[in-house]
Amino acid sequence: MGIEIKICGLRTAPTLEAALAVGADLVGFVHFPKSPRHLSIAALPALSAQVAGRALKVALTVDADDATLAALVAALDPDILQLHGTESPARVAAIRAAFGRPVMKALPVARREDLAVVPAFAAVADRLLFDAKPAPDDVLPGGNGRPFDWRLLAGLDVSRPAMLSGGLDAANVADALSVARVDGVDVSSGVEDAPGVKSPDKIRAFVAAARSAAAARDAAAAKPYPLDKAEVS
Ligand SMILES: O=C(O)c1ccccc1N[C@@H]1O[C@H](COP(=O)(O)O)[C@@H](O)[C@H]1O
Repeated sequence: MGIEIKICGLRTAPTLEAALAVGADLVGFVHFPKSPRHLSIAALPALSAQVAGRALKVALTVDADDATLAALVAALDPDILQLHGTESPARVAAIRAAFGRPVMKALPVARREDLAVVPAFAAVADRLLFDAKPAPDDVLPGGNGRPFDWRLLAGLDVSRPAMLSGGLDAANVADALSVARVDGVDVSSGVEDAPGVKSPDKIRAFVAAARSAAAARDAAAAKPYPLDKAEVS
């Protein structure tokens, strides 16, 4: 089954190269001025050219209007639009139709009740991303480096590819994958030395840890159920 790995909030050519070289499946670019990972529209074409088909390009926005999304699509040519704000299911469907790109909707999670919206968003989005719900005084709706209780996702049937984010790092991604049955993991703060400053070493460590945890998960799933001695005698 494997795992999809997304490194988000990349801002420089060397750190993007580190993510691509280690085999990140998705690379994310943030266009949200309040974020320390914010990239201007003008910065995007060069990063887009650097990716050159080696990973899926994800454009992250927060309650962006159509003009901003159009500029982003023109500058980055993203493979996926990540909507990380308070976009409604109707807005998600409208963006998907207007821009003709797959959409990943981020859903903030703190309690089981937060998952009640899953069917409505699964009906209109191509992918879902479960992220920690921000605290009331957080400036950012994501990218806060804070995990949530992954057990809330255990047994959840999403009917769409689902990623997990929120405070993941090389040290906890194996635990997260042993609890939450997701198709992918997404990290930003956990591969940084400071907000907005990605660490190539931490990117490599995260990808290695996630791949190894996914392999262990797959091996455990493939193991035949041990036959009881009484059944074989
Ligand atoms: O990274 C940001 O600055 C950001 C800003 C606004 C919305 C989302 C943002 N990041 C996304 O949040 C999750 C979790 O990040 P972290 O690993 O906890 O730092 C991830 O999807 C980031 O792409």
